[in-house]
Order: sequence, then C-alpha cells, then structure tokens
Amino acid sequence: MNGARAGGEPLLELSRVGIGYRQPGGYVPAVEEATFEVRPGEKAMLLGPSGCGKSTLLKAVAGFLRPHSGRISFAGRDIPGPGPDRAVVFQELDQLLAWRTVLGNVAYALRATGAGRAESRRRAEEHLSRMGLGHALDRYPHQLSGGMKQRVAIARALALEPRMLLMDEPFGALDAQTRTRLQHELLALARSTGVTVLFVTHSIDEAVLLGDRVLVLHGRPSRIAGDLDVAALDRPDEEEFAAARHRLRGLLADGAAGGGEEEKEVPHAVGD
Ligand SMILES: Nc1ncnc2c1ncn2[C@@H]1O[C@H](COP(=O)(O)OP(=O)(O)OP(=O)(O)O)[C@@H](O)[C@H]1O
Repeated sequence: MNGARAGGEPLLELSRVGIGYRQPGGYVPAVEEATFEVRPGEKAMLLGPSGCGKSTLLKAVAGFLRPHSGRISFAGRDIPGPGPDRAVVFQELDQLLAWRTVLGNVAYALRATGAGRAESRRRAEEHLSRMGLGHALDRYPHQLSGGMKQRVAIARALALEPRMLLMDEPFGALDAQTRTRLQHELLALARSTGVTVLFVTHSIDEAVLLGDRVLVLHGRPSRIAGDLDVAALDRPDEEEFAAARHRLRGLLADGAAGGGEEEKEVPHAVGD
C-alpha cells in the first residue's frame, strides 16, 4: 500500500509515551515522550541504532509492555493487552512451535482466537499458499529454511486478519538475497491486503524501501528525532531515494553524536 492511499482517523496514536524497565538499581527509562500516529493502510518504520528502544515501543503497541507515562490508543481505545488485532512477527527464526507442522502452526493460532477446526485449517492453507508454502504444509519447522520459517510466521500473523501487523526486524536473521525477496513479497502483500504495518529496522535502505514513513529514534532514553515521508520512494537507484537515505543518515548521526550515549557510532547495518 502506498502512503497516498492511507487516510482517515489514525489507527494507532501514541501521545508522550514513556516506557522503561525495572532493573536491580532502579527504574531505567528506555523511551520518552514518543508521540506519533499511524493511519490505516500506512507502513510506518521505526528506525534507530541498536538499543534505542525500537522493540520496546513495538512491544508496548503489541500490549506486552505498559507505558509508565503517556497514552497509546488503538482504534480509538486504550490498548488492554495483546490481541489478534495486532499480530506480531519477530526476528527470531525459532518463533514457530517446533512440534507442529507448518499448517498446524497457523491453524493453532487461529484456533486460539476461537475459530473452528475446519475453518482454521482452511484459512491457514489459504494464507500459507499465498506465501508460496502450499507445498510445505506438512513439514515441521526444522525442515524449513530461514526464509520459509519467516514466511510461515508472516502467514500466521496475516491469517489472524489483524488490523495492524507489528514486525520486529523480521528479515534481520536472513541472508541478503532471501531478505530482498521477502521485502518485495511484503510490499506486494501490503499492497494487496491494505494491512497497516509498524516495522522495526536498523537498516536505512529497508526503511525507505518498505515504508511510507520513517520515524527515527535516538538518544538514551530515546525520543522521536524525525518523521520522514518516503511513500513515493521504492527505487534505491533513484536520486530521491539517495536524498532520503542521506537525510536519515544525518538524523541518526546527530543522535549518535548528540545524546552523550555510550554508543556513539552509527550501527553497522544502517544504510546497507
Ligand atoms: N527486558 C528488559 N529488561 C531490562 N532492560 C531492557 C529489557 N529489554 C530491553 N531493555 C533495555 O531497553 C533499551 C532498549 O532496548 P530495545 O530492545 O527496545 O532496543 P532496540 O532499539 O530494539 O535494539 P535492537 O535493535 O538491538 O534490537 C536497551 O537499553 C535495553 O538494554
């Protein structure tokens, strides 16, 4: 989906959100004053260096963590906790249940939302076929490549027909070729389903390629340092793509230099 098609009331709204963790030495804030909106059909990318709080924000939107300040609302309501309206795909290749088949993994998730057995199998098959896994329904996770495992995880998330797909570096553990292939598959899927996406990455190119908007996080605790519209940019060889890349690199470098953090350098994978 292109950002130009995204519209209407925000689906997700964060207002001055602060989130942190209780440590033995006391409370340590990870993210502060995060304010942004995501509209239906939009693909919003959270970009920032390692440890800046991208996953923390995503987990709060998923309902796994509760903010210590501010407000997160989804479809106009405070988030009560995790729910199938916000399906999550993680980076780890072992997020599937090892003792269930490909079909079983997706059908099980559907059963957990109350769908009947036959209905769950039908929907699971449909979504797995859409991800090119129709031939692998009876395989177990250990019989799959990394790319196939991530396709199953994406199929499982989409089968829930979520209003928002939350993706935490879902292609980060894949080789470059598989990663590129899955990025393009995700773009096609988002275009055909219109699903709203919140996507965590530390790669500038991935953010510009996949996103309609890129929200840059930096500092410790981190804040939103920039919000760039990249909806029209999907060709890395084009001048505007290079300009966006340059702008984002600048925002990240400002954060690395200005925050007084222990982590000064722009992380390795940025701009890859
Ligand atoms: N469960 C936890 N308990 C305590 N501190 C945590 C926990 N999870 C994350 N943190 C800390 O919160 C900060 C933000 O972590 P987070 O994982 O959100 O960053 P990130 O930007 O997603 O990093 P990466 O790109 O490396 O995954 C870090 O300083 C991290 O050490």
